[in-house]
Amino acid sequence: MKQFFVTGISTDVGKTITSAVMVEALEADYWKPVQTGDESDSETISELISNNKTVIHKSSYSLKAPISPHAAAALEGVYIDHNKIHEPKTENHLVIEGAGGVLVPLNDSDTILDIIMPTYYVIVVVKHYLGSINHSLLTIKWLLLKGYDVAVVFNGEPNSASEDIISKITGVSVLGRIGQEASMTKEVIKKYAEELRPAIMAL
Ligand SMILES: Nc1ncnc2c1ncn2[C@@H]1O[C@H](COP(=O)(O)OP(=O)(O)OP(=O)(O)O)[C@@H](O)[C@H]1O
Ligand SMILES: C[C@H](N)[C@H](N)CCCCCC(=O)O
Ligand SMILES: [Mg+2]
Repeated sequence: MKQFFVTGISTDVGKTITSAVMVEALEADYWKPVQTGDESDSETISELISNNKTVIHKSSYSLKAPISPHAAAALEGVYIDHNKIHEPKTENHLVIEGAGGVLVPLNDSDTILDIIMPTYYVIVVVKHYLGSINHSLLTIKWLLLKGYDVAVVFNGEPNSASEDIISKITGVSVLGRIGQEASMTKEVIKKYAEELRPAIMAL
């Protein structure tokens, strides 16, 4: 049973879509430890997967405001204590989705990085925009420096100039690409799950 932590170079880059592909490819469980905003990623996952093995585990913290967890928690008078975020027990593989990027604050001192266990294989979702090379190198190099195993998924419109240089400078393996789709459906997720399964299984 393997655990994968899906992070991204920022928010809104395709972590949930990539998580759905990985969940479907592995018939894995899904867990979003810290959710902010009422657009629940867990609900999106349940709408996009087809297999009947997946268990979607309850978020440890689910906050209303669609902003950084530290601020959303403060608005509700909640303190996010990373020591109270416990990985769910399961015999299945586990896909864990972060909130935003790796240094998103949970409180005045802890960040998402503090809930990425050393044993997790970290998947970094990269979406192209002007500035994404810098954000990608910062994220990937920081994770490598911290000793994590890291792989990349490129999501959205292809951009070989960005993708090639990110791969060359970081040296991390690329699981594959998820193209820019007109809309995200169960069928699209299944298509990418089939395509990426060999690379995911080989991690
Ligand atoms: N390859 C794609 N093709 C088409 N739409 C996409 C693709 N990837 C992501 N999207 C859409 O872009 C939006 C952001 O994607 P997603 O929710 O996966 O980002 P995220 O990184 O999980 O965001 P958050 O930080 O809020 O968790 C969603 O509406 C999603 O359906
Ligand atoms: C609301 C959004 N969809 C995510 N859940 C939280 C993103 C926090 C980003 C914080 C930041 O890097 O500025
Ligand atoms: Mg998400």
